[in-house]
Amino acid sequence: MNSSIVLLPGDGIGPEIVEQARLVLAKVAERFGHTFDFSSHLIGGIAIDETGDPLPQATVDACRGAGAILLGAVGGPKWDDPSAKTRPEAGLLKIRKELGLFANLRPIKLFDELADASPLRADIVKGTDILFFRELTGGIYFGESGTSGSGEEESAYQSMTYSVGEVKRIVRMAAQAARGRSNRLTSVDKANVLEPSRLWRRVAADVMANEFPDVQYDVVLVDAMAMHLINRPSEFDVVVTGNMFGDILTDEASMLPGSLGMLPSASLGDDGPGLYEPIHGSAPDIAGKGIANPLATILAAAMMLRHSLGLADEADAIEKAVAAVITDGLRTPDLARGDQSKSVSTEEMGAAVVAKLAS
Ligand SMILES: NC(=O)c1ccc[n+]([C@@H]2O[C@H](COP(=O)([O-])OP(=O)(O)OC[C@H]3O[C@@H](n4cnc5c(N)ncnc54)[C@H](O)[C@@H]3O)[C@@H](O)[C@H]2O)c1
Ligand SMILES: CC(C)[C@H](C(=O)O)[C@@H](O)C(=O)O
Ligand SMILES: [Mg+2]
Repeated sequence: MNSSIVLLPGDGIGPEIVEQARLVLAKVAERFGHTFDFSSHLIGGIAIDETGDPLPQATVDACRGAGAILLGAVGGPKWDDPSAKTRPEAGLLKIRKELGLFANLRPIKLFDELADASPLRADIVKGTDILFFRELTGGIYFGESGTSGSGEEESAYQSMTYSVGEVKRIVRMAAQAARGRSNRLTSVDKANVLEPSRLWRRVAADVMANEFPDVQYDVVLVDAMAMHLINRPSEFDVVVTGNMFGDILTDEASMLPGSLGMLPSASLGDDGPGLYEPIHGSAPDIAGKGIANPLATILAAAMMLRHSLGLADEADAIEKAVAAVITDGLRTPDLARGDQSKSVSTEEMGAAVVAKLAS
């Protein structure tokens, strides 16, 4: 096992939540008799400030040599100037592309005790357990872009492309995952309007018919999916979709388990280290206040142990510890709807998970 873990804390709440995940990983290592070799590297706005580059080469080199990578978040108003040469987000897109991390797994799972943290009715969110496969290195995010003209004639464009190979590999990965779950896969596209979605729909249908005839398969248009997700979430099992649709639908889906601060993700390629991160961003509105929910990052660390380091028991232990602190009633402010008086801080939540792992 390559036990070297690269930490990319990044910006805003990134450093606060990655530190809690590091403490949890250190406790797991102690309990199970492992040693993790942590090193911290620059990405995002802080990397622009220190080196002029949102993804310095030293960070890429460290990531390539790592067993796995744990990222906090990048971005923030400080770097939002539209005329700036580069942006923090460019560093994140580049590391995903450089490492070939084409599959972004985003589990949307409700902890039963959090049904009251969701703004949706408890009877609707009950039973939510969806695994999104978001295509991560193609589509409109990586399409050709440009601007031209001036005044009223100024225009900008960004093209959306998907190739057969890109669609096949993500659909195969999602269908394999469906076999290990409830054997149902939903593909989400906009084939009534977009040419790349028509290719996506045709290729996905071929893959499913030829290679996964045993998996129950359906397709849903993305606008309708946005509605179905908050109306009948428990009917979905594995969902596969393109880069931008997956980005938007999973932030929407975070309201099922109650907060963006609960959702982890794994970005995987064919080989090499995986990158693990919460799905949320740098939360500039709460950065530095010590109140960010660290559980998404802690759950991302558990995914990292399971998928990249082959440590399933250790991952289970972290997930059980998270479930236990929720059962005990601990809530960071994002989860403490209506009753902020008893909410806990980022550090208190992290320490509670560590304490469960020690017991
Ligand atoms: N993977 C990433 O690094 C990533 C992901 C999304 C957004 N971003 C960047 O983050 C910056 C801010 O974006 P945004 O405000 O639209 O989205 P955001 O996800 O940072 O925040 C949206 C809302 O959710 C809350 N929130 C997010 N994470 C939370 C947590 N762990 N605990 C409690 N509350 C939490 C925030 O306080 C905010 O109200 C932007 O620069 C954006 O590009 C980065
Ligand atoms: C920050 C941004 C580039 C990123 C994305 O759109 O992929 C974020 O929203 C995410 O979901 O990880
Ligand atoms: Mg996003």
